[in-house]
Amino acid sequence: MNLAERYPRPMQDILVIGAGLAGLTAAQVLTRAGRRVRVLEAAEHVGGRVTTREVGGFTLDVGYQVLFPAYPAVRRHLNLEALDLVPVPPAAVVRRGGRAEVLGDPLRDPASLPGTLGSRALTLADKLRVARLAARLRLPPPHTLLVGPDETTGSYLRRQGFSEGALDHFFRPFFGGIFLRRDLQTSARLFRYYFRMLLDGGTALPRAGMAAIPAQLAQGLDVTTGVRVTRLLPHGDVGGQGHLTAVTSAGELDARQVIVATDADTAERLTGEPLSRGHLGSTALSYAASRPLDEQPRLLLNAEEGGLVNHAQWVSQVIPGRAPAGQHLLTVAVNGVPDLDDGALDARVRGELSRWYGAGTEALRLLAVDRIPFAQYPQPPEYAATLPGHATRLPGVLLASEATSMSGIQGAMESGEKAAAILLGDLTGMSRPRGA
Ligand SMILES: Cc1cc2nc3c(=O)[nH]c(=O)nc-3n(C[C@H](O)[C@H](O)[C@H](O)COP(=O)(O)OP(=O)(O)OC[C@H]3O[C@@H](n4cnc5c(N)ncnc54)[C@H](O)[C@@H]3O)c2cc1C
Repeated sequence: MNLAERYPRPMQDILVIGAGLAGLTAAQVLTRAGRRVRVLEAAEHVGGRVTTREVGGFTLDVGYQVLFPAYPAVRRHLNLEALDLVPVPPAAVVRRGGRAEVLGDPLRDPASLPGTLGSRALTLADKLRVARLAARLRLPPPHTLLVGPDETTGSYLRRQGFSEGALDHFFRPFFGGIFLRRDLQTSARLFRYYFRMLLDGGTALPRAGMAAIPAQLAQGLDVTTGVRVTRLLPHGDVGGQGHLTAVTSAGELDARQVIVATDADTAERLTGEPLSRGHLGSTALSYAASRPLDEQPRLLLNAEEGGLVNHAQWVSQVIPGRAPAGQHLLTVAVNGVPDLDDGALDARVRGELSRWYGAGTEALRLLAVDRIPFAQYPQPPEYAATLPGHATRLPGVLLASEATSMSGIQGAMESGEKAAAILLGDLTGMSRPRGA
């Protein structure tokens, strides 16, 4: 069916291109405000990078992902209760070969107290520095942590007095999982913001999979999947009497206003704006086991340098329903997309896991390898000074994308919210600071 059959009306009010979290949030805000909105999505599913699939009865998020429930945009737009969030234990386990040491916030995970006190992954002085940092970052409004002087996360942590051991054993792998790089070269402003989000709400997984997030946002929206927009052609004074034609893989569609909510590279092609910010990739290997090699539900951090594994989690220890009865699910996250085929990648990862679990790794069955060449964009110090706004050179076309904010769920959702606020002339929404 082409679009003319799907859309018999000659002119759409607002067209949103892309049904990732940015596009869906924009469409939700506009629809709730009474505007007529159509969403076109190139993939066969909504959610963009936030997606889940079933493999042999296992529920796999595509790439290791978690939700930070304290994200302000998440709290404004998602019904967290309906997502049936399962908290991920706030403590992590630092793995150095056969040695496993628990590190956690005893206030949020009392069971982690003895392990945390006894752990040699952090010195006593470093543990006290973590407590001091938490006390300091807990106080200001979270969005104010995104402003002020910037530097690398590594340099900020060293200025707080942390030892190189603390950086290597904890901060590199833990924040390597959030920023998809272990070098601690990400903006310290973002480090402070994410640290605060962790303090305020930890991390959680929707019981049914991360795809429950976009599924909830898509409720009540008019979304057509499997249609790729290839060009935007403005006609006349858009916003006055003019309009735009969207050329798509299923025909042409006219709209008065357009929100481009694709990935930055595609948005650059559609609008002519210089939006690409580079790519950080991620790879996830999912393994099935008929008995768990580890009873541990906490995040497992690889504190040894030079390997592929950044972190891993027995997801079925957190949410048993993610694996069929009697089965267990281990997800292993690798930063970047190594130039290795599945067999070679599996062999390398298994070799690293055997330093944790010995010969037990032979019982692991590889379920899936997900390679995501673009998971986030790099966010070095001062990256925010070069972020694009929402306006484009095409009249009547606005941008909604994490590329206008920060690379993550908060950035995507607040960007969609802001593009909608601009279209609605909503001053409160327009003036909301990043991260608020
Ligand atoms: C492995 C991984 C782990 C992550 N971990 C976290 C995390 O723990 N916490 C966090 O906050 N964030 C995390 N992120 C980042 C977060 O998922 C993204 O920042 C966010 O989903 C981006 O949303 P978006 O709407 O801006 O872009 P996208 O999700 O990229 O959505 C863009 C949409 O546009 C569609 N599209 C593209 N071109 C066209 C076209 N021509 N026509 C029509 N449609 C088109 C795409 O198919 C896609 O659906 C992670 C991402 C990955 C991949």
